[in-house]
Amino acid sequence: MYRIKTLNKISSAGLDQLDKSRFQVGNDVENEDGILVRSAAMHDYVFPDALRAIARAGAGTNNIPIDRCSENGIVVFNTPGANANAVKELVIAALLIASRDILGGAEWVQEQAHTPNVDLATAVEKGKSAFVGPELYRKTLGVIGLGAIGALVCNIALDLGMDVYGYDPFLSVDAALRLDRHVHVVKNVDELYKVSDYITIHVPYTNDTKDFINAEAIAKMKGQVRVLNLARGGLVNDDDMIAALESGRVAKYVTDFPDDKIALVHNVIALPHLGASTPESEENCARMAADQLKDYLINGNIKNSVNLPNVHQDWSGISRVCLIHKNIPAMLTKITSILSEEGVNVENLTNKSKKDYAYTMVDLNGRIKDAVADELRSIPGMIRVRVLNH
Ligand SMILES: NC(=O)C1=CN([C@@H]2O[C@H](COP(=O)(O)OP(=O)(O)OC[C@H]3O[C@@H](n4cnc5c(N)ncnc54)[C@H](O)[C@@H]3O)[C@@H](O)[C@H]2O)C=CC1
Ligand SMILES: O=C(O)CCC(=O)C(=O)O
Repeated sequence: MYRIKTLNKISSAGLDQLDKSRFQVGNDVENEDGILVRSAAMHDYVFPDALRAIARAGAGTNNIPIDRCSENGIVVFNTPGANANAVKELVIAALLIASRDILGGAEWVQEQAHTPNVDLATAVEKGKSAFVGPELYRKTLGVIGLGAIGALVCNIALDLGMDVYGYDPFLSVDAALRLDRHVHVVKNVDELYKVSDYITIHVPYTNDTKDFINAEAIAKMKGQVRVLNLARGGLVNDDDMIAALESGRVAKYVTDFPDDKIALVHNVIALPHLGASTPESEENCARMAADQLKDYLINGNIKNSVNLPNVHQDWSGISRVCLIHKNIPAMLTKITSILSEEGVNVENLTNKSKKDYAYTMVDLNGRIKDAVADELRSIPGMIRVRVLNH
């Protein structure tokens, strides 16, 4: 029985993938083999000995201590693209509320309706000019990060009649193919800053992208620019954004990640991390995360991991050894020589690496003794050895 701990509310569409005869799932499970998580902060999480994998039902993994996971042989998965449509749709809403004072206008109507002796129909026609705002049509949108979300945002913005500039120095071939050819892809983000009336950021939050939008970046933008951040709070420097809003350089800032500093600032529209909060995206993410976790625990296959390579191998023996190790020379020789001394035949073998780490899967025509698994564990640079039997 595999034990799976849930650290956030995970859609039943995902949990249903984990059948009760093989998986015990709950938020109170202890010494878990796997974790299903959304945004729960895990940096101080104490890993139990059994923990082999963490599946993030979502895109961003900045809440997970990836380096510590790699050092402990814990595979971290995410669900690329599974919630991208939900975020794209909220970006459309964000563009509109950043432009037209829809929220202010609706609030004002409520106030008028609650005021005694006000003829609402008359008051509306008299008061509406306070909520005027520009159209999106023929304005320029700058999209920073052209991955799953950024590409969808670019394409829908073209449909809205906007001129679209995109920036992504690490643009993958797949992502490039998803982009409409009318998007102007620029090599330098300054080109995008110079022309954009609206800027939206869709990059992961890392040490390299922290404070991506800061005073220096804002100084290169057009005056009265509207900035949207549905990616992570730390991508925008709060103090610099507040200064820019106060000076009027930035007309509106829509953030899905409010904190005490920014939430009440004039011309900030703060949303409660709603980007992926649709039933469709919660289901997509949960299903994908649960499937990936299950396939790893049962078969050792890895798909969509952020710290280890993708490896899929069809079963061809009666026993499978899954080894996570440092990406260093001679590991394969050492592994296969221990196995051949034991007299088992290798039916199939896959070895792939990702940066400093590698994963080897070996299918054998026989079972190995615990002592042999321990010998594999003692190879310098070996991090984790798991033996699965068919
Ligand atoms: N508000 C919400 O509920 C949600 C927020 N997010 C956030 O959005 C981020 C992006 O999500 P996806 O598009 O699904 O991820 P993705 O991995 O498909 O795309 C990210 C893109 O950013 C690019 N990138 C990385 N560093 C960059 C840099 N310095 N400059 C420009 N581009 C850079 C990458 O090359 C990649 O194409 C996530 O990491 C997460 O933080 C994602 C889903 C929901
Ligand atoms: O699970 C959620 O609602 C958050 C989604 C998110 O921020 C992400 O996928 O990066």
